[in-house]
Amino acid sequence: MVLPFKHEPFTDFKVDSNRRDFEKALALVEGKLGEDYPIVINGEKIFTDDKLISMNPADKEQLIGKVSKATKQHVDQAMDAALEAFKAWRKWTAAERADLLFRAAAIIRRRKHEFSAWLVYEAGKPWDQADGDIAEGIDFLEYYGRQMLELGHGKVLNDRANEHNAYFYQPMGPGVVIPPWNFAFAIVCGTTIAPVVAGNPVLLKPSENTPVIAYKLMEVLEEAGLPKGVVNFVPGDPEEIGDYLVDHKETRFINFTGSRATGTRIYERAAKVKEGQQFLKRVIAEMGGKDTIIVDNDADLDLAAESIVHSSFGFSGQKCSACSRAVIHQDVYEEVLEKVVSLTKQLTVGNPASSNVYMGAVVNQKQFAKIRNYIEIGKEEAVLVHGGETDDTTGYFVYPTIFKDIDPKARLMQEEIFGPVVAFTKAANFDEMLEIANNTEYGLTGAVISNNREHLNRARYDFHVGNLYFNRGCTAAIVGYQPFGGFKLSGTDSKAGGPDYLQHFLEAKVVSETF
Ligand SMILES: NC(=O)c1ccc[n+]([C@@H]2O[C@H](COP(=O)([O-])OP(=O)(O)OC[C@H]3O[C@@H](n4cnc5c(N)ncnc54)[C@H](O)[C@@H]3O)[C@@H](O)[C@H]2O)c1
Ligand SMILES: N[C@@H](CCC=O)C(=O)O
Repeated sequence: MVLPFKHEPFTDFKVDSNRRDFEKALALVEGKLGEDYPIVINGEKIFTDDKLISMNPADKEQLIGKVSKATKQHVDQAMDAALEAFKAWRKWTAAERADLLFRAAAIIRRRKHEFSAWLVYEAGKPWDQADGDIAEGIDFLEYYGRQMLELGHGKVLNDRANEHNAYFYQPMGPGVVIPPWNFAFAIVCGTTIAPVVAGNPVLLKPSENTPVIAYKLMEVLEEAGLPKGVVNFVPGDPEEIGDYLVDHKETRFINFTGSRATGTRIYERAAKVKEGQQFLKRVIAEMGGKDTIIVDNDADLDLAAESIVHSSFGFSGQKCSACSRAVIHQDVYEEVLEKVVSLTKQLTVGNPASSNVYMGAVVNQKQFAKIRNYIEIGKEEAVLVHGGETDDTTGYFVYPTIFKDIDPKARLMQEEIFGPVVAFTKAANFDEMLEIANNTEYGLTGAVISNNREHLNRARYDFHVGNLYFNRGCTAAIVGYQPFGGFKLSGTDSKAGGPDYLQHFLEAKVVSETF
């Protein structure tokens, strides 16, 4: 019997033995750094001379691994393998496919710290963030397995005399999975195994920033018994193979998570029907955010400050859900700001491979330069009250940064920064707070800290985001508890980790028999 879904518990790093176990895992992974990783097509491991070079963002000299780059020819071979694998994979029962996911979850759970340690080295994740990322990957496997078991029964229809009607779901065919680097295990895992458990083979193109941890998922799936050709691993340069994967006439769907610029490009290209293509491509595009926390005048101000700090600076603000806008009632503005600055002063920044710091480095030189540029823009647009320092001598470190008194229409309040930068603005009443919260083209997450029931009820319907939180921060959605996906230009609102997610990768079929 399959037990009811419960999310994977997080590791408590205040416990000595947990810290020691994590340090052992870091040492184990350190001993494996610098290896070569292949492309995987139809189960065959292919090494090429041209490599993606993955480095530790907190230590620019430390090589994490070298991953062979796929070319357009590899994409064609991978698509052929996926089409061939589809013939058998589509006939596996829902229960057989779900079991495979449950086995994969068990393999990862047994080596959880080791997987987290890879994230520490390759994505620069602090320990708790790495642990949460791996836990979320396990959750996706456990949750989507159970969802497929339910969907495997189809839905009940009405019958008339001498008539039987059946409604069931079937897979579509091969698709392409294009994840980002910031949840380098969880999102890679979730966006890959959802279409797969639904019966579709995929071509997985990991982010060029974090290809090694993505390869670790391939190892797990192989160990769990996934047939050859069902997941084909095609790491590569997005400029070389990105459009090619999307445009391919056999690509049935694109499961994308990443920036608005890439997502809208994919959406547009996928709409074009190619010669010989006999279907419309489905696009799932989960994109960026510009997320706001509202603090009302009757709110618990300590809770407000903690929520802002954790949501803005957790994983250095490199989450689509991160708070980058704090909209505060004028009566409590100064007090909340003071509390936020005071909590922020206690945050530690450093190399998470050396110690259990609150914030590590940001992912690469490009992102470091982009955030530094926004800090300069902020100095023009607002008043810097804390932070603003950056240091790229050994790794890409950006210190937590707070601006105040910003115009709600300023660039810092409108554009996704994806770094540890939060801007404060003051509002006279709740109407104005909601108006500011809604004044961007994004609609991903938001939070309201308030004890006013009428205000909370209004926000429920008038704060236009896919994931709205009351009296907590705006990050850290949990699979099966807070399905995740955004409105407006934050995406197609697919609600990853939710009850409707697998339908994106299934066709519903009706068979009506008269007898
Ligand atoms: N809404 C969500 O659920 C969610 C979750 C995580 C991250 N994000 C967003 O992701 C972004 C950060 O991730 P990123 O920097 O990896 O984003 P990105 O758009 O640069 O890259 C995402 C993926 O797209 C690939 N890619 C780039 N150009 C491509 C092309 N022309 N064709 C096909 N694929 C291409 C990349 O190689 C990568 O695998 C942020 O905007 C963040 O808000 C959103
Ligand atoms: N699902 C994550 C965000 C994913 C994007 O980066 C959260 O809820 O914080």
